[in-house]
Amino acid sequence: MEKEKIIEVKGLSKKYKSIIAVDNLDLNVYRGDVFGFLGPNGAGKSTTIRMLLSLIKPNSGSIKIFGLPLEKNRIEILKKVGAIVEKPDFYLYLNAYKNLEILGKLSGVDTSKKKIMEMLELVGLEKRAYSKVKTFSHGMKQRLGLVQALLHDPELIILDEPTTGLDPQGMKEIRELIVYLSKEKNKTIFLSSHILREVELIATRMIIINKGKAQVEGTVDELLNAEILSVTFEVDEIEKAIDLINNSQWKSILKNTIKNELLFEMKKNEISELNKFFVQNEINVNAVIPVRSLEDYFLKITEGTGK
Ligand SMILES: Nc1ncnc2c1ncn2[C@@H]1O[C@H](COP(=O)(O)OP(=O)(O)OP(=O)(O)O)[C@@H](O)[C@H]1O
Repeated sequence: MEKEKIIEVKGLSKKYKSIIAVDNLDLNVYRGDVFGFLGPNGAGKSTTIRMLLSLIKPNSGSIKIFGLPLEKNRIEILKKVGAIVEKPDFYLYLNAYKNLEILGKLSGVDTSKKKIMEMLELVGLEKRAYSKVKTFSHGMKQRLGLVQALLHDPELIILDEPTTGLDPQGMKEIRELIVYLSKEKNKTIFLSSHILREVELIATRMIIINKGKAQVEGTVDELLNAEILSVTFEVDEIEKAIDLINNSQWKSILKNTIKNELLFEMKKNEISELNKFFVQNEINVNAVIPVRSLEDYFLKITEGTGK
């Protein structure tokens, strides 16, 4: 049986005057996914998210969330969605606890002390509950923003670049929190990012978009395992190595040679075999440098599009 679709987008397009920000986009997010929505700056991620949250209207295409058309069921759907888009806004001169209490009351959710402290604990801010938000680091504000998005216990959590501006430790904390929400709390998570590495570490499925169009979509395992790597072998005796390869089963995957380097295109599990082949034939391998095609591809589409 096919898993339940939590988000189903078909033929979605959005134009801003002459700019086509989102161009005939299809995507499916299934229950339990940590869905990575990847693309360089300006690819159309925020525009898509704004349409998913019904903040702006598409020019064409359809969006279903929880199986219902968004346009006609906006309120019902959004009750079950938590989101951080842009920087979360807080009352800087009030403490974290008070901020959550006010926000919780505004959206009519449980604002008991127990609940608020539980939520603060979830993101490791319990000890700072009574500190003014003004004194919080960027990372702490991001985590508090996440709590705000989680207060009404949504089924679907949409995060637009939640780690922007965080240091590696801060990024790691947010990643761990996302994994926790997915695994322990059974949330479905839609996560946008312009950093491939960040997404592939935690996502189950992902899509890469560029100029508003989908480029690649699939499970992260599929995309990474099926991937052909470009692998450079640096050897000591290049002429001998080329001869050897040209008279072997490896001939067809040798793509180039430069100085004392041989460039192959191969799958990850073939690397150690080829290495063994060199060693058995008394060629010393000084370095093996793999470049992943997805990484390479992502860098290519990212180049020159940054802000
Ligand atoms: N309100 C707007 N008016 C005009 N053009 C816009 C508007 N919002 C976005 N755009 C343009 O639409 C395109 C997609 O922008 P969008 O913000 O959706 O991309 P993004 O992938 O979220 O990028 P970033 O990571 O930089 O936020 C860009 O060319 C952008 O300049």
